[in-house]
Amino acid sequence: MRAALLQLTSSDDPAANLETVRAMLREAAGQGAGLVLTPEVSNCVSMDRAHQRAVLRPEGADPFIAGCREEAAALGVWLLLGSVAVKSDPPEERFANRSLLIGPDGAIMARYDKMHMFDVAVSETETYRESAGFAPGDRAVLAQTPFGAIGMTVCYDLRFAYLYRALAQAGAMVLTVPSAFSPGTGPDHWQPLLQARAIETGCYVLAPAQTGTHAAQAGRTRKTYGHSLAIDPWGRVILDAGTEPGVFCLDLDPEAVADARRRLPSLTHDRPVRGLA
Ligand SMILES: O=C(O)CNC(=O)[C@H](CS)NC(=O)CCC(=O)C(=O)O
Repeated sequence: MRAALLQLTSSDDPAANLETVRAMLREAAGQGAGLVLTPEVSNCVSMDRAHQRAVLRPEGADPFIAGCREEAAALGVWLLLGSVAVKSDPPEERFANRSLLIGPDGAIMARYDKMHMFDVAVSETETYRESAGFAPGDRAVLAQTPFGAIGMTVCYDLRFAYLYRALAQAGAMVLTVPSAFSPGTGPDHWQPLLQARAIETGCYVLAPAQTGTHAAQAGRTRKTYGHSLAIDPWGRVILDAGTEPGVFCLDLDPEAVADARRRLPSLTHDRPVRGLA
């Protein structure tokens, strides 16, 4: 199975972002991809809550999602919308940061709401309070596909190893980590964390990312780290997309998952943690 990671510099205009993603989906399908993955908040990168309230929609009424479903169906590809920002069901006023797996007929096959909120002061000038705008999800999601089960996660989830271990022990072959990683943490943490998750689980780790400088919002420029990565089940980097937007393909081999786990079966060697109480 060939997969394609789309590296994006999404703006705060969902209609413009839809046109970009549709064109890249066609390019990915033209290169033989049967599975295409997009980064976190593909539909809208914005830190301006009023703007988000004006342009974002509930999942069922979102033209960005509808357009992506239509394009996936026209091309017959699986599409992981890494995440989209959507309005939640009332009375929750915050948005959901939702990962959607779309089948080759355009149907939504699975949905996962990001569980861990990035409430972090990376430095004095770089602070985030994701939980002010987004309501966290409360359940992990493993999506079944003909090419293996996908453990769906988003960005900051990456730092919570037990989520990935649980997904792998439940049968995941691929772990997805669509992201908009911060420039303050990316250079030191992004690649080693992704490699660690692959090494610990014997899964492919696919991490499509936002990159570059996004449209200024509420007087703040938002930058993201880029470097969409694919890691094989032995922990080797098999794709690094650098910092320019684009379509980046790789091939998935289910045998590589079985091989890695035969050579290093640590996923079956858990011991209960006792003695701390
Ligand atoms: O706010 C949005 O539009 C969507 N959400 C994000 O971009 C989130 C929260 S700001 N970003 C991350 O989780 C980065 C994590 C990270 O960089 C790290 O763990 O070091």
